[in-house]
Amino acid sequence: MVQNAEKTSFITLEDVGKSYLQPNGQTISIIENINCKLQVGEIIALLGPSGSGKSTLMRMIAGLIPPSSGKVKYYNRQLMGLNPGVAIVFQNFALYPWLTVLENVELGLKAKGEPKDVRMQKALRMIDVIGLDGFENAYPKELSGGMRQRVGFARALAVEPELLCMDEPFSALDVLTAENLRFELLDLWIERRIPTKSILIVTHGIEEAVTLADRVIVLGRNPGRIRADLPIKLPHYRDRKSPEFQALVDQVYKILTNPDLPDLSTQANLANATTEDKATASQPKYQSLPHVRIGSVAGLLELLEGRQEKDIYRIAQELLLEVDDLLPIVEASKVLELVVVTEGDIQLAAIGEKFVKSSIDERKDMISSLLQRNIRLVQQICQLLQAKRNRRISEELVLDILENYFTTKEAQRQLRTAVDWGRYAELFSYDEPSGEIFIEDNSNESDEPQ
Ligand SMILES: Nc1ncnc2c1ncn2[C@@H]1O[C@H](COP(=O)(O)OP(=O)(O)OP(=O)(O)O)[C@@H](O)[C@H]1O
Repeated sequence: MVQNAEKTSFITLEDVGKSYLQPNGQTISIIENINCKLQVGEIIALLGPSGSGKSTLMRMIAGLIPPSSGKVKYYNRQLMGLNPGVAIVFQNFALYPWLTVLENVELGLKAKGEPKDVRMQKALRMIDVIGLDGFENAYPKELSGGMRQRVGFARALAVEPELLCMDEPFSALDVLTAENLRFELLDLWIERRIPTKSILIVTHGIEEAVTLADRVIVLGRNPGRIRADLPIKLPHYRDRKSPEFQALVDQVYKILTNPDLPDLSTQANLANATTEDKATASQPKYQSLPHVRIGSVAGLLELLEGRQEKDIYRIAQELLLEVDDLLPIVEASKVLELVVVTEGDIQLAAIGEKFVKSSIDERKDMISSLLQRNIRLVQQICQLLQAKRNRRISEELVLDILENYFTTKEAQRQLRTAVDWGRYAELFSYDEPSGEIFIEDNSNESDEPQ
């Protein structure tokens, strides 16, 4: 179906952006300048690191939230509310516990105003297609996770959407159930047993994207933007061990591990990016710190010591690590300049080599200088502490600054990470109950009661 389908675009995104007003009155841009067309006959995977705006983009396509700038068009008409051609399958199933399977599946049809007999007929058909036959009168709590997600699929498909949107539909399921459901869905799509023209799947999984999709759109972060739009031309069903499959996974890894590239919306652009482009790409005031512990960074460096294999994807495979587990650690090692990452390969930098051979105290000293040299937020905290006579600052002061650049939630996570790293390096301490960051006063006998 996919190969022969007529390539008609039915959803178009024109310069789409989304921003939110922060509690401090600042506006934060989540997504900027998204231009793309969704075509009939495609499975499209939306891939990107956490916080790159995948769900936000999907919600705008579905018309659940409006863009702050630009347009989402459905057949050349700007969306002004819910997209009539879209149904969504959510990560956590989003079923009504007090309704039976049949009633849950009928919900969307009811909202569309279908008469009772048509509702029942369409719902029963989809229940059958999706493998829930015999469970029509069961309640969600009586079903396993996999069965509940089948209800989610049946409910979305019963309304015969042109675009089936799925927001990490398999991530709440165990590995085996997820794999079964993934392939059953692919079967239904290939055999044209589901009434949908295209599928958009939001995922963190590179392998999942390359297994299912005809096109992988890779989003970058801060703000979310399209970094690559890759066609996946391998016929279904794909052999994950084949060199072609692995080359594609590798290619996506390379894109994800090169976070400093300027906005690039196509593979061609990516290939054409010059070193100069990369150098002149605007640097944000604060890097986005990956949320990992220094201990994990140390663990990765130790693994890299004396290792022949440099390819990040193969290292992840060898260690049975998911991309989401490994990439933030790679990113943290990279911002600290302990490793060098080029084209999906990673190796210890000279300082990284030295780090792995050092004692705990030496490592702390090294991290301390690396943080002060490379991490803007840690530099900022240290400067603020030095400026205060009592060497104490409230975390709220830092959060207020950060909220000019990150969402409230992300500002908190950034601060937490910077504080963890600073504490590891013994640059400063943190008092949880008062929310104060401070430098220990080593001559504090005078603070003791006399
Ligand atoms: N209603 C909102 N108000 C403020 N910020 C929001 C809102 N919704 C999302 N965000 C922020 O927008 C950014 C993108 O969120 P989104 O959930 O779209 O990313 P994602 O790529 O789907 O992330 P994940 O993979 O972790 O689910 C995040 O920083 C998030 O905190």
